Amino acid sequence: MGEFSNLVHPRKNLRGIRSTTVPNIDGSLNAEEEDEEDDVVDLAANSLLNKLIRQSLVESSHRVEVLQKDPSSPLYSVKTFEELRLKEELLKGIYAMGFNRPSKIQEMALPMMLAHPILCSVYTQSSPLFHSPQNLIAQSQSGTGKTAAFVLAMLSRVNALELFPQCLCLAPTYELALQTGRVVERMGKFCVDVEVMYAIRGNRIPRGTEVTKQIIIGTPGTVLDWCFKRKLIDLTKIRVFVLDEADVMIDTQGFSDQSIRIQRALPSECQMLLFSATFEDSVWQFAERIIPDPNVIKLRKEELTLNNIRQYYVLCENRKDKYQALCNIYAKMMLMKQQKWGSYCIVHIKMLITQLLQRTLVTRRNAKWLTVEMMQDGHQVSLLSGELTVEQRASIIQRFRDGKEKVLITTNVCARGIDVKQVTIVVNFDLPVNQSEEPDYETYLHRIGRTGRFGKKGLAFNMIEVDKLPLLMKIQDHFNSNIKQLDPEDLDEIEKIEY
Ligand SMILES: Nc1ncnc2c1ncn2[C@@H]1O[C@H](COP(=O)(O)OP(=O)(O)OP(=O)(O)O)[C@@H](O)[C@H]1O
Repeated sequence: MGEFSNLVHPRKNLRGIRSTTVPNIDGSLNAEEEDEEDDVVDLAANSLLNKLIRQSLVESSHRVEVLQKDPSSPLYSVKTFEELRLKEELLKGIYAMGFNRPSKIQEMALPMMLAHPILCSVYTQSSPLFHSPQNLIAQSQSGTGKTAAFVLAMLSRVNALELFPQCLCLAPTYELALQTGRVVERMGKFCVDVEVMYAIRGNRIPRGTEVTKQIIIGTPGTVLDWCFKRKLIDLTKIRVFVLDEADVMIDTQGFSDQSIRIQRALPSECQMLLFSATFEDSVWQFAERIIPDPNVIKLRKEELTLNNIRQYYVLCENRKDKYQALCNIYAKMMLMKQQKWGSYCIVHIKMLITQLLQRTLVTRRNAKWLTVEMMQDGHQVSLLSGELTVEQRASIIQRFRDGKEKVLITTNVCARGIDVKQVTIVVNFDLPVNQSEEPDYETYLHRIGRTGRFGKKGLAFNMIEVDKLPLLMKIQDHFNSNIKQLDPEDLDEIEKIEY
């Protein structure tokens, strides 16, 4: 092994979402059906899901933290695409896609990525001086324009007159590779003679074929095969290497070894760009170790707070009790909204009922039971859980966002990855506890934080059994917030809820 052999990179035992038989929609569960737990988050699937449900830009309210390795290189942000001095055909492509100005991550990343290669004082055998573009590790939340940023970088560096692969982008899944390729094709619409090729399963190219397409988008396994077995790609000629969803690529067993093997074969003057929506510190440090002298951009997450979220708890004996309390509250909230807005108004309360989680991983069975109960009572409900395909989940979420269903019941594996704005009420059927039966504060925060986004008011109801009250009090103390008891039978009390 080369210089990476001593690197121990953070490997999580991430498995794909387990496939099980799809439960029956009428609520019956096949006798042989195990009580599967939705307990594995498929990061790559969540990335794709977020892409499918987020068709427009998410304006990032995050502060930017930029760390540059080369203090002499001028880092600046731009406010318009014109300031980037992009090729005319690229500006036409950007405007044809409806982009008016760069997003925050694009403002920061594009000047660095497009900066003319800086003169390096490092001497190499082949020539006394060589020009190396600036490498970048960039993190920005989902939907803020990362894909468009690195696609512009690739299209800016490719030479249409040279008919061989010059840019290589790795993605964790077949679907994400296709999604990114579509962005390249749309953005490069006016770049005559620049073409994309997909190194993904099913694209069978005979060994030794001459590949004349300049931009290769693929998954690591297939790309490895094309480079080292079929000799279709000469890695020494690659000018731009992109690792998209880099945290997934580095953090998932298999992908990281494949990605490193490819990265190690690239020439030193190749520009290396790593992009991700999230980076755990361990992954970040690993990335900085494999990418030479990178600039770094982190869009700091706004601190999730509970200040603008009114929280209540309801003491319940059992699951049925919780359900009754839920229906009372939901019916009352709907009525209040209609009284306030008049019956003509199509009112829907977006209620995300999260079956909270962790060790008491609420199984799919509970979510299913709750869905059926609410449907039988005439509520418009949809259920999101792990056995659905990413496309099915995206469709359910889109329907929820369009108000076709008023209540979305989700188990953890889905709720954790998705980011459905406009949720105004979150109902917790169980409190999140960790392995030692103590409150899982982070999960509680992220679940409740699904509502009350960007300063809007939100409501959270916790359905708890009496013996769980001490846990709730710990959560209340931890967040220094006030979680008021609510009697679901006392509808006047519910009416007083300012909402
Ligand atoms: N500057 C821009 N102006 C307007 N829309 C944009 C801009 N940049 C990207 N978009 C659009 O915003 C959406 C999200 O962009 P993109 O997919 O690049 O984000 P992302 O950060 O890569 O998301 P993810 O983390 O899910 O991969 C896309 O529909 C894209 O077309």
